[in-house]
Amino acid sequence: MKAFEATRLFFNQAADQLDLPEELREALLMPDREVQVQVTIRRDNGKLANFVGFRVQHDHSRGPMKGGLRFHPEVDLDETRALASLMTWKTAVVNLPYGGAKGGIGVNPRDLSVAELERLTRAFVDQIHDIVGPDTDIPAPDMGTDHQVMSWFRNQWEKYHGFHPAVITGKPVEEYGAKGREEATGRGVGTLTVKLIKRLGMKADQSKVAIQGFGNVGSHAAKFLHEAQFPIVAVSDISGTYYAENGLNIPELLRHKISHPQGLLEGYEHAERLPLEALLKLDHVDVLIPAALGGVIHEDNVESVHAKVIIEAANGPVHPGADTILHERGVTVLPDILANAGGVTVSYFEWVQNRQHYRWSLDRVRQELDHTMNEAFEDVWQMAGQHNVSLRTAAYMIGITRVKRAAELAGLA
Ligand SMILES: NC(=O)C1=CN([C@@H]2O[C@H](COP(=O)(O)OP(=O)(O)OC[C@H]3O[C@@H](n4cnc5c(N)ncnc54)[C@H](O)[C@@H]3O)[C@@H](O)[C@H]2O)C=CC1
Ligand SMILES: O=C(O)CCC(=O)C(=O)O
Repeated sequence: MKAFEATRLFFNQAADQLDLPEELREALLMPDREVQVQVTIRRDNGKLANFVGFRVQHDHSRGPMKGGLRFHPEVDLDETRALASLMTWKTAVVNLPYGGAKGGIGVNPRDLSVAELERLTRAFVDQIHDIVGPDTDIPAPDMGTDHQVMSWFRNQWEKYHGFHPAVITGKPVEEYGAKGREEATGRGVGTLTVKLIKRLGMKADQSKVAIQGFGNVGSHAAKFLHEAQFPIVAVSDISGTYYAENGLNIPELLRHKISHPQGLLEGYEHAERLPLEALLKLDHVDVLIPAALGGVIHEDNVESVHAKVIIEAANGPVHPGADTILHERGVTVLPDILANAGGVTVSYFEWVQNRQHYRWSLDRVRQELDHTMNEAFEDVWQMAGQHNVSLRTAAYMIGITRVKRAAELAGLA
């Protein structure tokens, strides 16, 4: 199943609960604008290379559109459309004054030199600079991009439009970036995992965790949960799965990551090495945290997933068919549009600081992030209880209701 079809199914489950008329469903689901551009660079060897870039602006009823930039070989229009729509519901669930967008380039950034990556980013900005801006559409990091890419993006955009650091978030802290943005998604995932486990009557130190993906989100979630006393028995990245029955040494893994090429765990020797796909199927794992790609838990592998709780740190990691089976089995799934909203929340704080030419302390960022995440969790938990629906359907119901209300107030729906 294609990514956008999957988000449409989730949307419709909530729309059914809300008795939303068909014409309104289409109006809310259809993206405002989809842009596909050619991105051509000269490689270091002198040859030309062509890539395809996308920016999908899904909905602006609640404010300027917001969403990350992904550099990954699987980026295409359908996936970008799905991710853009997730941003619309996500910003609404955590009640930020934003709409949703997403963009990216179909490229493996690991195949490019740093200079080529910079040329690629700048060439992409040349193609889309007139449709993004601090009051229209504000990009940020996602898979395969980081604060350096954000810095190149801003610099190139300002060549056309002049100084305005609020055009993009997730910038380096020394260049108008917010303290705490880098850790924010992982911290939000950690905060809500702690809350959910407690709510379900489970104990942190007896809840074994497995995390798929040890990039920005996975590594910060691991750090947070390790400090909260959870035994993290497995983590994976593209180099494989690393497993220790009684808990991995997370500080050592984090040190290994920062001191090894491309931030990979390759060569880490103080854990059992398992194949990549083993992580999802481990026995005796209580909490599974997919923090890499979408669509990794589907109808063909869901039977071998043993965790009681799944925290969607990644966007769209569970397919609708698998989601229904998990719900019937009593597995609690904390949905992406709530679980990973910490990143966009601190992006909002960064944007606010940029616009006010003021800097918040890390303590303030963390405090406000924790407050926002906790409040959104309570809203979703209560909605799920009231309507006897999954946390995912409850989160969509809240997101859709808020977007619909804004569209109605503006006279658009
Ligand atoms: N960066 C952010 O602030 C946010 C990210 N997300 C989502 O979180 C997920 C991860 O994003 P980031 O951590 O930023 O990306 P990243 O590029 O920093 O890290 C991705 C990680 O996934 C690993 N990976 C890739 N394919 C894998 C596979 N098949 N099996 C196991 N590991 C694999 C990579 O080796 C890397 O460790 C994505 O779905 C993204 O959309 C969601 C909200 C915000
Ligand atoms: O920080 C942001 O603005 C967007 C983050 C993002 O792309 C996401 O939440 O999936």
